[in-house]
Formats: sequence, C-alpha cells, structure tokens
Amino acid sequence: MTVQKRKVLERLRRLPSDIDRNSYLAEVCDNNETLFYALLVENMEYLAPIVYTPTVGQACQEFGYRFRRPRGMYLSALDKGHMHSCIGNWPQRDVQVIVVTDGSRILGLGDLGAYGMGIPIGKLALYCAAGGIAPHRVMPVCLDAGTNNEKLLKDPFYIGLVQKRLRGDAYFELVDEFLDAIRNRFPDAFVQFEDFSSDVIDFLSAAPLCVFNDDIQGTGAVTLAGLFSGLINRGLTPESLKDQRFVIAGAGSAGTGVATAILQGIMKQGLTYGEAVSKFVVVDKDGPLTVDRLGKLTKEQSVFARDDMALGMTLLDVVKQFKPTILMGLSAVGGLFTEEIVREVKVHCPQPFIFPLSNPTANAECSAEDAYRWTEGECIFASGSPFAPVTLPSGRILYPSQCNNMFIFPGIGLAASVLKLKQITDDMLYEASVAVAKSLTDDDRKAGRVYPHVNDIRHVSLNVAVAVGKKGIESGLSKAYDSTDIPHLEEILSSKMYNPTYVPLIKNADQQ
Ligand SMILES: NC(=O)C1=CN([C@@H]2O[C@H](COP(=O)(O)OP(=O)(O)OC[C@H]3O[C@@H](n4cnc5c(N)ncnc54)[C@H](O)[C@@H]3O)[C@@H](O)[C@H]2O)C=CC1
Ligand SMILES: CC(=O)C(=O)O
Ligand SMILES: [Mg+2]
Repeated sequence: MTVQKRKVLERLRRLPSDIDRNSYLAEVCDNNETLFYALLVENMEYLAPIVYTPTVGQACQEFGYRFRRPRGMYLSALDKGHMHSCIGNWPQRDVQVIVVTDGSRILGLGDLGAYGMGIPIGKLALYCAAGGIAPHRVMPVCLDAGTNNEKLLKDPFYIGLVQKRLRGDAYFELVDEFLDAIRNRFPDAFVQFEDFSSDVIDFLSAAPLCVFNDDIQGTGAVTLAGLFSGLINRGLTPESLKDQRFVIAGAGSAGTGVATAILQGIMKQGLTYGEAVSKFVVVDKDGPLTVDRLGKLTKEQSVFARDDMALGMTLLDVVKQFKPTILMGLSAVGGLFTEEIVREVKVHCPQPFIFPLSNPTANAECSAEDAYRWTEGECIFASGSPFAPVTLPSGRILYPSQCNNMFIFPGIGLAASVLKLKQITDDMLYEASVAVAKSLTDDDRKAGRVYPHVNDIRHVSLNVAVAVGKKGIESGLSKAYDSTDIPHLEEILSSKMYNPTYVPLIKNADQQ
C-alpha cells in the first residue's frame, strides 16, 4: 500500500483547494476503503480538516453538485410506513454505530436539508479512523423531513424532498418510526444524533436503544476536558474550576450542553447547585437568559436564568458587569468576539480562556490570531475548527488547541459497541472528559495546548473508551462484560479496533 498512499498524498498536494481534496478523498473511499482509512489514520492532522470540519461544511453546502455515489441511507418523509423494510435493505448485517441527522442545523451553516448527509459521513470517517470501528459496521443516515432553506428549494441539484420541513406530530412520527426500525433490526446499535436544530431535540430517552447527542453531550464533555487541562497548565488544580466565572454566548444545544457539563463538573468539586449555577451567564441572540424570560426558555436554558441581568444587554455589557475568566462561543456568529469584548475580559483576568467553538472556521467567534493579539499572547485559546500556529511580533509562537467533540465521540462509540452499553450516562461523560485531559503529553503542555494533538486521536479515543467502559461496567450498564473484565479493558478494547490493512486474498499454507 506504500506506493498507493504516496500517490494519493501527492495527488492531494497538487489539487488546488481543500474542497477538491475532499471530493477526491470521497472517490478514494468509494474505490478502496482500506487505503482511505490507512491514509486518514496516518495523516490525521493533514486530512481531518479536509474530511471533517471546516471543509465538510462546504462539502455539505455543495453536496448536490458534487454528488457522485450514495453513501449512507436516505430516509424521507415519503418512506413513512416503509422504514422497517428500508432499514432491512441495508446491505451490512452487523451495524454497530449509526450517525443520524435531519440536516436542520449543520455546523453553524443552518438548515441544509438532505445536503446535511455530509456530516454523518464525516463523523463516521472519524469513528472508523479514530475510534477503530470497522467501516462495514457504521451507517450514516439522513432523515429527510424537507427543508426551510429557500435557496435549496430552488437548487436544481438538490437531492432531497422539495418541500417545507415537517413539524409537530408528523415530524416526531418520522423519527419514531426510524428509531423503531433500528430497534428492530439493530437492537444493540449505538445511535448518535447529530446537528438537529435545538427546537426538535427530544430523543435522548429513545430506550432501549443506546443514544447519544453529540452536540449536547460530546461538546459538553470535550469542553470540560479543555478547562481541566488549561487549569493544570496554569499551575492550578482541577478543583479551581469552581473559582471560574463563565460567559457562554449561544444557548442552543451546544451552548446549553457545555454549560450543563461544566455545571456538573463544578458541583463535583464541592459547590452546591445554587453556588455553581451563579458562576454562569448564558447569552443568546436576545441577550442574557433571565428570569423574566422563563416562560419562553427550554428546561435546559431555564437553569441558567438570572435575576441580575437585563434582557437585551449586549455581550460587551454582560462581560463588563460579570467579569468572566472564561469566554465561550457557541453562537455560530463569526466575529462575535470583538477586540473590545476580548480586551475587556482581560482587564479582569490576566490569563483568560477564550474558546470560540463555533464551526466551520468562518463562524468562529474570533480567530486565534486575534485572540492572542488582543490578550498579548496571554489567553488560553481553543476553537472548534483548527487554526494554524500564530507568531507574535515578539517572535513567540503560540499553538492554538482544537476543542471539538471529535475527541469524545469515537471513544464513546468504541466503548458502546464493544461493551454493548445500554446507555450513556453523565458519569460516563465526566470520565470521558477526565480521560481527554489526562491524554495530553508533556510536549502538548509545553506548547501550551489544552487538548491533545490531533495526530494522537486514536490513542485518546482508546483512553476515552477505557474510562467510559469502566464506568459502564461499574454501573451495571454493559450487556457484554462484567467487573472481572475491568483490569483487561484496555487490551479488550484495543484488540477490537479496526486497523486498515490489506487482508491476504490467498491464505498461506499455515493459515489453511
Ligand atoms: N466545537 C465543537 O465541538 C462544537 C461546536 N458546535 C458549534 O456550535 C454552534 C451552535 O450550535 P447549536 O447550539 O447546535 O446551534 P443552535 O442554533 O441550537 O444555537 C445557536 C445559539 O446561538 C444564539 N445566538 C445567535 N446569535 C447570537 C448572538 N449574536 N449572540 C449570542 N448568541 C447568539 C442563538 O440564540 C442560539 O441560542 C455551531 O456553530 C456549531 O458548529 C456545535 C457542536 C460541537
Ligand atoms: C463539531 C460539531 O459537532 C458541530 O459543529 O456541530
Ligand atoms: Mg454537530
């Protein structure tokens, strides 16, 4: 395979843009899956931004024009009443990990309808390469309930249903029928919900299936991990999480998921619920979440409603009043963190955390270069999509970190599929955060990183799987293993990881 890999890499380097590289890699994957995964495993830093965020965003936007061959299962509102037979037609018999989207909120790009299929495909590429799930055991799914994106409804290449989105009962019946069909054919499958608009998310209790919402749970866990390692880098202990003050811009699935995970993390350091909740201001497009908005907030948002802020306050006003030590963005609004806002944070905290987590790159609340410049290189920076190292005028080089749920979901999927976990609990997610924080190397820390290098993602995913699996077994939630297996978990899980190598077509005499 060595020459083949070299050839593909050379061709990739000669292509003019990342979107061309993305299309070419899709072709490689269609023609030779083993080669594709071998390349991805060995060149994660180079290829993850092409297969995954940020380029996958453009791939979704241009999905119809670039479409060559179907990959994954498209289930539309027209399949209502037939989903059992549709799922029955999937050619592989041992599906263990499913990523499903309805395309209603793709990264920070809004409603992309059936074009959203690029996301389950990209996520599952990482499940295979980083989490070691064999490619024949994964299934990307797009639930096509229509789209409200006028541009797509007029797009001659649009591949989805040309109709407005189903809402209410009609929509939930579609999702229910899908889940029912999965339960019927793949009862032990792990189902990841991805990029569903926050106003329709209500599936986390799809028992007896093991379901996981990546945007809420995965993003929460990965963010908490970066806070732990950032505090350690600053010479503090993880317990000092309880002394931080958080402003989170964005109160959708990701923003509230992050706030909830940190809240639980703080309570584990000994604070009461009331004390912990007072550490947060969560802001949405209308300003801070406040008690006078309670009737209009979701259950998850209501937790963070405050009585000392006013509806309509700007982010700058909030920062001035609350004096956060940590500023996070999950708003999908590119450039939301202005120079004035970031400098204001630094007035009260000399070494703040600045985490613009929205994807893809154009939607990040600020760039790495801006955040470092505006804080004289003193901030801890992490973003959802990768940024290149930044050289300050002094010549000092700073290495931004990538805070993306990609450090969490492949490991959770590995644990869930091997151990046949019945559910993913908050305790497991907390252990996943700790495992990511512990996976940093001395070199990562020396470079000021708060997340592991992406080239280590396979190892990080194994660490996550071991931590989550151990908690799962201890909680009696594994259908396949018990407490006697805990000491051997790492060996068990690593031995089950898919390795992209060619299998000999003709067996040697001693193998026959
Ligand atoms: N780094 C990572 O691992 C992840 C990043 N994300 C990113 O988070 C972003 C949001 O995702 P969701 O929460 O699912 O979307 P969403 O659409 O549910 O939520 C967006 C939120 O931002 C708020 N918002 C809009 N304009 C704002 C403004 N000017 N100021 C403050 N808040 C504003 C909205 O009111 C809403 O509460 C996306 O860009 C997505 O790519 C999501 C999951 C993981
Ligand atoms: C990373 C991810 O899941 C998102 O941006 O939605
Ligand atoms: Mg997502």
